Amino acid sequence: MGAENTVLVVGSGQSGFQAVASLRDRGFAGRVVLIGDEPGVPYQRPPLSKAYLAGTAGIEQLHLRGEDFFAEKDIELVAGRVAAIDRPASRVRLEDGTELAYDHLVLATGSRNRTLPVPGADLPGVLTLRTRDDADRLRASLSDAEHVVVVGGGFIGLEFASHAGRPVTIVEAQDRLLNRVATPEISACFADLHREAGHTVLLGQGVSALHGDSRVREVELSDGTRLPADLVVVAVGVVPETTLAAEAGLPVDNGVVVDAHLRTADERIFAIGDCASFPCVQAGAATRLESVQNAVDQARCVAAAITGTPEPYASLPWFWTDQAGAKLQIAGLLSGADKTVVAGDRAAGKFSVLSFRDDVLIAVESVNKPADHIAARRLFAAEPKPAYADLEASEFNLKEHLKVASTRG
Ligand SMILES: Cc1cc2nc3c(=O)[nH]c(=O)nc-3n(C[C@H](O)[C@H](O)[C@H](O)COP(=O)(O)OP(=O)(O)OC[C@H]3O[C@@H](n4cnc5c(N)ncnc54)[C@H](O)[C@@H]3O)c2cc1C
Repeated sequence: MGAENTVLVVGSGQSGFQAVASLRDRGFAGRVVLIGDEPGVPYQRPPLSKAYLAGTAGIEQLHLRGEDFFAEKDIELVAGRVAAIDRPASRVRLEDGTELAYDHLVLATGSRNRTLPVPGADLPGVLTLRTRDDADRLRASLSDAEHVVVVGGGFIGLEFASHAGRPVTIVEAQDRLLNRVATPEISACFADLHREAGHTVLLGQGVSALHGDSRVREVELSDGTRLPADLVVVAVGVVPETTLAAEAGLPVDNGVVVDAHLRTADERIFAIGDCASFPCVQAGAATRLESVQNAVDQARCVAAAITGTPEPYASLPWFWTDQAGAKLQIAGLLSGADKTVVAGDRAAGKFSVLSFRDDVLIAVESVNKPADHIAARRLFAAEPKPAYADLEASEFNLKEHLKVASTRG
């Protein structure tokens, strides 16, 4: 089989796995190689901060497929880290010196956790959560820890707090939780829920140092307060894993820069998932998203392009998180929102926040309202996008509006 028939995928996480599976689903008959630097078969990350952390899901529930799947589909799994891309020769080189030729190369290298740029950040007992190994380490540390401090009130930090099985202190530098990803209404709701669950939530407090001896003992906040801590979980966001692309001379700007078909500046190289910065239809700007939906849909888009049916990437972004006993689901993106409406029963903890830009619905955040989330995704899939006045006429009831819209359509 010639190199013209070879697709190499670098990174065997959510998007890399989906790319190779979708290539076979589409009947791609050439050589398919999935190269990953994490041990074992590809696995999914969401349970790491939820059921797997809580001990209610085992390792098998993490696996995206068993080994049989890869053998049946004739997908080669290569264990190792790609060290360099030789674009003129259309080859990659692994750290162990192995070289592999490609016809198409898919970069699915994901992201890595940001570190805390303060003294003491490397003390034993300061941990982070991205991989299965990280989750195993955290589970083991939780059983001995008396004082647990979570630095960062984003999705991962809050999910960790919710599934740690004990009260923790959450320290967030911004003045609200989920600042980057949710409206203030949702932030306030989850701050209440986490406090009711027994956690201490400190807002508007940076961390200036971590103190300890043979291990971490205290977290010093920006106002000088010192919190006792023998386990510190740093969850302050991620940076895209772009080194390979940058060193190969491909444009990088908060992610590997790709076009509407997820191609880099080199037409034989694509980038997908957490590592890719793509022209996002919904945001109207270059965007990088960190979600399973984005990883899966971008992988499918690239498989379609490689098998000769390219379509520009236009999937609706959606996201979910389980925390503090509640399910939050988000459809659409909040960028540029200039008006919000709360619909449903906020006091009973079952409601949605509808966000508008120029009087057009752009995002729906649903708390314990899965029917609203489904309705929102169906509404976003159709044209025209729902207008404020029309939704007002349906009293902001999304299911009702969907019925009216489908009668009209
Ligand atoms: C704890 C946790 C919980 C999450 N929960 C949710 C959730 O509830 N809902 C949701 O939508 N999203 C969630 N996410 C986000 C989601 O998992 C990611 O957006 C998704 O995994 C991105 O897929 P990816 O393929 O781009 O990257 P990844 O899945 O991170 O895979 C990238 C892989 O590439 C490997 N790699 C990198 N460089 C190289 C190299 N040079 N050579 C070989 N291999 C390399 C990495 O080691 C990694 O295995 C969560 C993430 C985490 C960490």
